[in-house]
Amino acid sequence: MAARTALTRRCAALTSFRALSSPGILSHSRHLPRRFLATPSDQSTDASNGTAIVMLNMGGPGTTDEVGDFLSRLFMDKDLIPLGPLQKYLGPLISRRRTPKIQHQYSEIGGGSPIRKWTELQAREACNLLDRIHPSTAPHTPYVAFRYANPLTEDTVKQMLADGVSRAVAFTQYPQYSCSTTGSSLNELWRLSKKFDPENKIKWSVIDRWPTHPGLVEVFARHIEESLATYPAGEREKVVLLFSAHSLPMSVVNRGDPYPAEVAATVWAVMQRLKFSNPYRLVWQSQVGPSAWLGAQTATTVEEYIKKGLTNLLLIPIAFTSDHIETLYELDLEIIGESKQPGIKRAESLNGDPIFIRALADIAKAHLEGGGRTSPQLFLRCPKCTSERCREQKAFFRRQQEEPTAAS
Ligand SMILES: C=CC1=C(C)c2cc3[nH]c(cc4nc(cc5[nH]c(cc1n2)c(C)c5CCC(=O)O)C(CCC(=O)O)=C4C)c(C)c3C=C
Ligand code: FES
Ligand SMILES: [Fe+2]
Repeated sequence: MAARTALTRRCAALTSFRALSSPGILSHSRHLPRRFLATPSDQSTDASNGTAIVMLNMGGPGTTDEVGDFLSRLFMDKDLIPLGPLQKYLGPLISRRRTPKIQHQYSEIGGGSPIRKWTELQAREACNLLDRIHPSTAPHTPYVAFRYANPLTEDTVKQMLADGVSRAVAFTQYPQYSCSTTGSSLNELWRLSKKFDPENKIKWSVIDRWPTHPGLVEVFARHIEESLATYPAGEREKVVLLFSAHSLPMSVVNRGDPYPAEVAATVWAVMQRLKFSNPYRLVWQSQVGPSAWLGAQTATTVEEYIKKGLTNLLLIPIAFTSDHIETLYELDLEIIGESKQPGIKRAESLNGDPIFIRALADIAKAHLEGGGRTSPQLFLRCPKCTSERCREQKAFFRRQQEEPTAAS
């Protein structure tokens, strides 16, 4: 891309990102990720010696047939949607009623969520790179652990035990921490470890957030610059940048969830990198149900700005690193498509961008270099948290860095 080439000149501090962003370096695959690569004969294993890198994310249905199960798991998750003592009945009921609508949305974006494809690629390429830039903890074996879709966290943990893994890094793929996303995945990991690994054969550490990592900031900034380059020169600097993140219910915000502040930190860092070249706002999308959610809403903001005569708007998904229903359906089809304004566009998601892969490898390297210590921030509960699951999860991950493993 011409814009990308021109813009690389800007950031001398990020030479290493540039140097490693050529496809040649990233396409070199030394070891084969057993969790998800092709045929059983491909499945090399020496995970028992090195370090498992476990990408945590929510996942998405691969086909429209999987939407029902996906929603059912999602509505049964007390850390995401607490429905009280009747959750066991209400969860499946709500998900059954919601399934046709969401199936339609997935059918409109090609029949399924691309999140598995992207996460597998990101995990594989980041591990290949890590082997080269941090050989002392190699081989780094990629695993994917999704909360609501295949490959489910339970299957991945079982596979890791079967592979003889003794050291693992739980690497959240949500750059900003929320107890409803990363927190939920960690609660699930704690539960599964208790159930399937009572002897603590696997020693875990956690990368729990990375909202302002320079590589993350760089790749967002470049995608914005590439989109801005598609506007006529005279209009470019007036384009309003609308950073859009998945919203949170106000009950979660008021419990003291760190996510809104961390999303804002990412936005600020990206704007700093762009030298505040354009006016911008942080807005919130994908509210579900009748309760109060954090605003301003993305869809309403677009409508109001159009009414105010602002028709050059660039939407930037800032809290999720791969494409998914919120970008491909909600932003592209519902908001941008229906606006019928050629000046309303979206910046590309990070997906397989080599600069992003390099950032992932860099984050893991820094974590391993520092002795694989979990950040103290993970151990601080929300001021209004009353969840025993959170308490036990944090105690579990704290013990992980204090106790020797069964294997050691
Ligand atoms: C950082 C991202 C996300 C946060 C924070 C988040 C919080 C959150 N979500 C719900 C309810 C639903 N989310 C749903 C889908 C969904 N959520 C995210 C991201 C975050 N959610 C994504 C990327 C997706 C789509 C997955 C994909 O297609 O790949 C859904 C299901 C869809 C629907 O029924 O509308 C629900 C429900 C809550 C309640 C919440 C905070 C507490
Ligand atoms: S809800 Fe945030 S720590 Fe429990
Ligand atoms: Fe969500």
